[in-house]
Amino acid sequence: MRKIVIAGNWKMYKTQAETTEFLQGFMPELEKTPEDREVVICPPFTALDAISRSLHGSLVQLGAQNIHWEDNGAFTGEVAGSMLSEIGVRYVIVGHSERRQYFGETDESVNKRLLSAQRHGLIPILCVGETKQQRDAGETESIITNQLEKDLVNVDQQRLVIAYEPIWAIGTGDTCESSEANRVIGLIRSQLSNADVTIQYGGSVKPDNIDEIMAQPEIDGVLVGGASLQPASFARIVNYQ
Ligand SMILES: O=C[C@H](O)COP(=O)(O)O
Repeated sequence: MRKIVIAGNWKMYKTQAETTEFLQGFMPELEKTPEDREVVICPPFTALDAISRSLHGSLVQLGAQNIHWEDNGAFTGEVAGSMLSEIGVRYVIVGHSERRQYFGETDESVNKRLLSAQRHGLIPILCVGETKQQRDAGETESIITNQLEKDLVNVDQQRLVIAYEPIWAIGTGDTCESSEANRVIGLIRSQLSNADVTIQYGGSVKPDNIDEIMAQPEIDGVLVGGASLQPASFARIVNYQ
């Protein structure tokens, strides 16, 4: 059975103090959250430990935003899987389009990060998606197929989440039509060896479109950026109807 996963990707927002303030507003909202869904918060590395202590014993899982492929070594600025699992991290975002665009991540390095995450007992959230230019050129399917083929080499699909994030919909307010997101996610599912992989949609998810998105049969959750930064809006998303 497919699991529902609602994840907030805080990107480079929130200090430890701001994280504590967020949790004070957000955690009480979870009292009415149905048990059919998993809630994940992915703060910056510097807030992981603080949030781990606060989340202990709650239904919320902790996620990181990146992981290095080596177990340790001279890799300035990188963080290894053992460092994440030690402090209670359960999920890790891999291959986000911002990492691919600004930090030169390739499908090869994404694949190595996925394998590292699984080696350390973490569940990777693999992000795939096309640019506006690629969509307009009719390349959505081929781009995503190519990403999946390269990124998933030797990856265990029993311990994996995929997020379909059309790049043109990220942070723009220009949400992909829910029926179109459903279609592409169905296409992604058809290419997997495990049809029960949780596949999320990401890109301008907001309180006012979450119900429609989650009503789509292929969509198993969302990866939320901007709207996960405020307790009230993320709570509304988590508590979708
Ligand atoms: O990881 C999250 C996505 O990049 C979506 O960000 P957004 O909800 O701000 O569009």
